[in-house]
Amino acid sequence: MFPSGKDAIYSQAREVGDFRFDASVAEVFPDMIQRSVPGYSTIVDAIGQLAGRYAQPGSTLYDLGCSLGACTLAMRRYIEANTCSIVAVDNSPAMIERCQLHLNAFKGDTPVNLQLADIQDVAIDNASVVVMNFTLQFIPQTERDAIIQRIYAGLRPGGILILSEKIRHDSDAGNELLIDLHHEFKRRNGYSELEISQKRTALENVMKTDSLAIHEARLRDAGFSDVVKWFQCFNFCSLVAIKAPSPAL
Ligand SMILES: C[S@@+](CC[C@H](N)C(=O)[O-])C[C@H]1O[C@@H](n2cnc3c(N)ncnc32)[C@H](O)[C@@H]1O
Ligand SMILES: O=C(O)C(=O)C[C@]1(C(=O)O)C=C[C@@H](O)C=C1
Repeated sequence: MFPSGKDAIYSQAREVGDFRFDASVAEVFPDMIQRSVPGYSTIVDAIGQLAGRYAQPGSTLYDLGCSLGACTLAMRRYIEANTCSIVAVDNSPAMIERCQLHLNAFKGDTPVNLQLADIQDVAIDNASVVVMNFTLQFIPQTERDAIIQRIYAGLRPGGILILSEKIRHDSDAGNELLIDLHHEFKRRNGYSELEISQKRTALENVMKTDSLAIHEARLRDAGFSDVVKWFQCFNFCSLVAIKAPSPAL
């Protein structure tokens, strides 16, 4: 079908530049994310389940920062065929190219509109489910409020945003503990000390983490009536933010 390899990107000592979602990352991405994010498969499957529960007939589901389409495929598995459509967006050409191959390989009846675009330029409209699975963390912190507000405005009443993020714990000691536990998770998945430290350096300038409290406040300030943390393992968590349903007439 299409080659997808083992992540050895940081296995040799080298000058480490900023992390980018380029062709070399896209090629090994399934292995990289599985070995780097605790609970990744559980999260993706639950996103499919949540989509099945909250998708509204005639609405659009969005997968923002879709990478190779894991969440799009999970949503398509769980939503009733032909009642909705999915818009999947990423600004990495290498990811979009491979994502299209994945979508072709796993056929489904729900139409998927795959877009090479910046999330900032994508209109959110008539949405019932919006997914940002480890994507907001790569967007400059100054732009995060506006994106969440735009998503809220584009959701139908009763719609949801699923937001998964790597988070920073409020206390220094607690934060170090969660980072240590995450690094141990990576070691157990076969990453060396060199790989762990070079990847950390590469992410430093491009992935700025917020605390859970900041995420929750941002979602509530945007208007979400309920924010439910449904998953956390170490410094990785996932939230469901619910837009209140319209009151019965
Ligand atoms: C950690 S990956 C997301 C993983 C994916 N959601 C999944 O569940 O497998 C982050 C993705 O967001 C994309 N991305 C980052 N900033 C973006 C932006 N401003 N607009 C669109 N995509 C963006 C990256 O290219 C990358 O593919
Ligand atoms: O590898 C790490 O340390 C991470 O923070 C994991 C993380 C993420 O959270 O998105 C970072 C970049 C890659 O896309 C895969 C996973």
